[in-house]
Amino acid sequence: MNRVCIIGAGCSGITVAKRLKDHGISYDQFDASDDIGGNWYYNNPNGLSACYQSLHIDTSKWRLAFEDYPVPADWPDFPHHSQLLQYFRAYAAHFGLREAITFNTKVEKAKRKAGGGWEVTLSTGETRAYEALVVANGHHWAARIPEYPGHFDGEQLHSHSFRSAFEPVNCVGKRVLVVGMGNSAMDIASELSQRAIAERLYVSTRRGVWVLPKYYKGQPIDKNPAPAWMPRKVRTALGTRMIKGLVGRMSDYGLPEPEIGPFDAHATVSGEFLLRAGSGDVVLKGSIDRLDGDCVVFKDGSGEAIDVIVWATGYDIRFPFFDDPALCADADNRPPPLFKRIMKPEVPDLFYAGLGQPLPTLVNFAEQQSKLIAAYLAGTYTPPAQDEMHRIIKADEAYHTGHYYAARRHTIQLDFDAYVRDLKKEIARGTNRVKAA
Ligand SMILES: NC(=O)C1=CN([C@@H]2O[C@H](COP(=O)(O)OP(=O)(O)OC[C@H]3O[C@@H](n4cnc5c(N)ncnc54)[C@H](OP(=O)(O)O)[C@@H]3O)[C@@H](O)[C@H]2O)C=CC1
Repeated sequence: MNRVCIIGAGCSGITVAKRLKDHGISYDQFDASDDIGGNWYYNNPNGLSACYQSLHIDTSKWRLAFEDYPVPADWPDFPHHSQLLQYFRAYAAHFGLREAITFNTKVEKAKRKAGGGWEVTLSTGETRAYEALVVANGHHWAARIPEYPGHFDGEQLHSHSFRSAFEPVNCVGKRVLVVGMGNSAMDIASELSQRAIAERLYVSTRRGVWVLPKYYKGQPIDKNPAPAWMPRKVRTALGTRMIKGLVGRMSDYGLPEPEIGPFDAHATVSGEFLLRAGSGDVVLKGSIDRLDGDCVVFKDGSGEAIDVIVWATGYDIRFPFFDDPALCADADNRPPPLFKRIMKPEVPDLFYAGLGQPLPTLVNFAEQQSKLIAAYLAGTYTPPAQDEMHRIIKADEAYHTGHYYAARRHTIQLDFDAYVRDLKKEIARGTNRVKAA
């Protein structure tokens, strides 16, 4: 019997699998889909991918490679989703990961046994036992749509199911309202606001948002970050000055002026949106008050006739295979407190992988975490005592999320470079704990 069960074969699941394989730790991996890729598998038959046809990742190619598998040299700075998918599949092929993945198989239930270890029930009806469980099921698939009083007679969809200006809803000649100002909203509003598409494109936001550029002096803005050793205050001050110098005031483009600094929210990045707004092709609206047939009424009392609403309002974090609420996100979308965003102190055989919004990069986040997971399972790393883990979790969370405004979308923010620097130190400490024991 294999020791470990990995749930998910997206970019987080496959890199954890690779590290376990390197350490000779036996595992099974399950994915509900028919292939590797998770969120980056466009039109994933498991229905969980949020990719739209035009999607290019916001992180530049300089920041998103796995450590031991370079991205193709001929990639553009901001690769298309199809290139990322190809890269993940090539990674899995190169390291021989495919054979251990059971596709078209969902983990329906994962139940911790009284004395430790896991009982995993599959969609095939089979139940298997494992020593440890790695959860890599992603967190951009459970679409969240806010509720407003009234009813809407037009068509509406969440950004998760948006594919293009024509699919699943033909937006040509329509009055479209995009709700939200995160990165989904930026991409979708920029695309639909082209004169050949929507008759009128509105964006509703409940706050002013900084829209950051993708380039600085011809280079992707994330390519040369300030070093991780530099105090956060200094990095933020330098970055803020640069951003304000580059984009000016948001009101210059007809957008509401943010009440916060550019780094006090998850970064909204777009090379197109400000131009679309400045060109008058995007009309900014405030918060929605109510829906009224073919009209959306806003808090300022204005109303607009709308044909299509695109709710780009984000996602809930879900672990549908757990019954135990202590292992799931709470009502405010906060996952359980996790040591290094990986381990719940009271549950030593459970590992969450890729559960973060690491800035500026996402792809190699779980790769970094896999080092701790594999070392722990191989017996060369041990974490500190439970109360110490709780103390560190509090301090870490204050560091990584404390400066963001309170919102459901900010519960898993992470300063990637600082995190990696700290994780390396923790793995070294845990290695010494084992040696000293
Ligand atoms: N090209 C790329 O690489 C892309 C990357 N992404 C990433 O995917 C993740 C998800 O992004 P996204 O889908 O944009 O979701 P986000 O959660 O990042 O953004 C949701 C937006 O909807 C707003 N919102 C939420 N609830 C309401 C409400 N009740 N009324 C009004 N507004 C509301 C939020 O505002 P508020 O802040 O007030 O809560 C926010 O502006 C992010 O990590 C993002 O960076 C997404 C798309 C493209």
